[in-house]
Amino acid sequence: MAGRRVNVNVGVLGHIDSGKTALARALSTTASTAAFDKQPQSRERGITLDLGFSCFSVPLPAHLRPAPGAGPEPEPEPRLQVTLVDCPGHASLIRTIIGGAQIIDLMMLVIDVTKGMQTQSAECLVIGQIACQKLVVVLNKTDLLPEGKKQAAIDRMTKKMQKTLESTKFRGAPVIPVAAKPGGPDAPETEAPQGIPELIELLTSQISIPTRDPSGPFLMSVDHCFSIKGQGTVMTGTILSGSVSLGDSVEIPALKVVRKVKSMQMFHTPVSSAVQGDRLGICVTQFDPKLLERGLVCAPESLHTVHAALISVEKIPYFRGPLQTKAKFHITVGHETVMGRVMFFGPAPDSLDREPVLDSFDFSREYLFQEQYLCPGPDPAAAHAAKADEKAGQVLAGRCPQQQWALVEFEKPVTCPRLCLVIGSRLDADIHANTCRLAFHGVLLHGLEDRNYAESALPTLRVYKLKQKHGVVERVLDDHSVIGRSLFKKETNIQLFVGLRVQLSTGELGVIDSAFGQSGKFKVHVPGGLSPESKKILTSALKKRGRAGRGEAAKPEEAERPEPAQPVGLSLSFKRYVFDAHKRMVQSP
Ligand SMILES: Nc1nc2c(ncn2[C@@H]2O[C@H](COP(=O)(O)OP(=O)(O)OP(=O)(O)O)[C@@H](O)[C@H]2O)c(=O)[nH]1
Ligand SMILES: [Mg+2]
Repeated sequence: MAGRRVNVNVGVLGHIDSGKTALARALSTTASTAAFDKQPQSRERGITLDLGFSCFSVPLPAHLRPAPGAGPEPEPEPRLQVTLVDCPGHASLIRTIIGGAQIIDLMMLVIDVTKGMQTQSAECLVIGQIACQKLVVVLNKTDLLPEGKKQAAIDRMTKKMQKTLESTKFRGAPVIPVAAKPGGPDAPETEAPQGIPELIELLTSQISIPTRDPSGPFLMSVDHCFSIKGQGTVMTGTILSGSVSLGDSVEIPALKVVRKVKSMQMFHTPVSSAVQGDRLGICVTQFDPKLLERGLVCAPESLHTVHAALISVEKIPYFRGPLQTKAKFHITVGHETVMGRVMFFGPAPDSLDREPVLDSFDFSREYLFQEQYLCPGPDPAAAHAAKADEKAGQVLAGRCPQQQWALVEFEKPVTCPRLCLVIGSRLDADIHANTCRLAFHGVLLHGLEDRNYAESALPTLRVYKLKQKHGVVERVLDDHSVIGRSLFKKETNIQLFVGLRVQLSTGELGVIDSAFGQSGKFKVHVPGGLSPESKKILTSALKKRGRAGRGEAAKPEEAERPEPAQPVGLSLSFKRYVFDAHKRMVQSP
């Protein structure tokens, strides 16, 4: 086999026109020429790919070489292949990045040095924080800075960027100036890029290769597909998880077909197997390549198609405004983006502090419905949310749970791997408005595959709303019973509430016993009996009321009827499960 190569994937992201494509081109050419100078055979550039993918290689840096004696005999001249994933315009950018989330080992954030951070640079930074571990900031177009003030301007922008990164997980990441295409589009091709060898050196020193995991189901993101007469159809792409070997059966879920792997190539060299992170060309028995531009290929039946999903949710702090239950978002799940409607919920109040669980959803627990996502800290949206939830009778007392979830109902089914990344965004928002379109991210914990999930699965999801009803005692029947009113409407079926506990504002506990008459009144049994104190309050208050209200003739005076001195309230707290078809009321503590 030819010299060993290690592949890493570097995302090139940034605001529109910051020079991402120019940079990818400059990197590829410079690196190849340099390599060409030293060793002609290394000019080979790996698989040539669709637009947006390019690559270059450099000698494998010392920090990535296995320690002497470890593993098989080291190759004489091992190389590091850097695959650049040049991300295009908006919506597709998000898809590309999420698609490549598991394989982008490092992100280059390209900033136009004359403009600084722009709306999409911020969005890229957000995506980077969700999907990547490492970052290099590239200040491009330094040729546009006035000659005498160049260094000062670069220093200023470098400081600014360092400050921006301070509040992110990329704190302290390197910032480097370049000019990928000095002179811009009209400059002659002979105009050499500036700062590229330094950037290559920096990238090489920053790159680390994450542990690739060959276990787990095979999944590959395909970026190019073509047929070779007499041989079959070739798909090129990057392995996102698992491994693949010659003779394996693979599924193309979008086409619902299974094909056999006839041959495979990495860097133009035949191979018999490949693992996560590898860039690969895979030849299978014939199918029409036009049907699959980009997409997924996987181990048969390893992906699932879901109509709704339970996901863990974290709000993206830069997103302005609240995340409201029932709102619609663009939901990117694995490699697809569809519209979805969300319902937020959190842990029951007694398990607010449970550690987040990011690999499963526990149906045996109870959860509290939320009108919206709850934000910690003095966020105006949080205050707003607290109010809305207070109205709904929720009782978190301003505390923010450790983990929140959402039920997402998709407008059309999506095919995705298990536990894949989910990003909710508002891609329809004005791209010129200076706001972050990315709203939340999370992990798909449980997919609902049944088309009739609303009947088959949702009733097992125990999300409840806490309800409170308030009424008053109308009169005392005897030491152990009172008549209440104003708790229910006339048409309420009080039978449903029989047996639920109510609290009297005088302290006694009562139990709803039966309806009383037809007007929504009800009888309450007070097992412990009314205290003499309460009886006094009730009878004196009610006497006054009785006197003033006596006889229909008294009606004109009604406006002057004295309010009961001290009305005695009745309150009822209960849970109602959002997906309970019978709308049962269940006593809450
Ligand atoms: N002066 C100058 N112009 C540059 C430089 N790099 C790129 N440009 C010009 O900036 C424009 C945009 O460059 P691209 O590389 O297409 O930018 P991009 O970020 O890939 O753009 P999108 O993919 O559309 O988001 C082109 O006209 C380039 O010629 C540079 O270093 N200096
Ligand atoms: Mg571009």
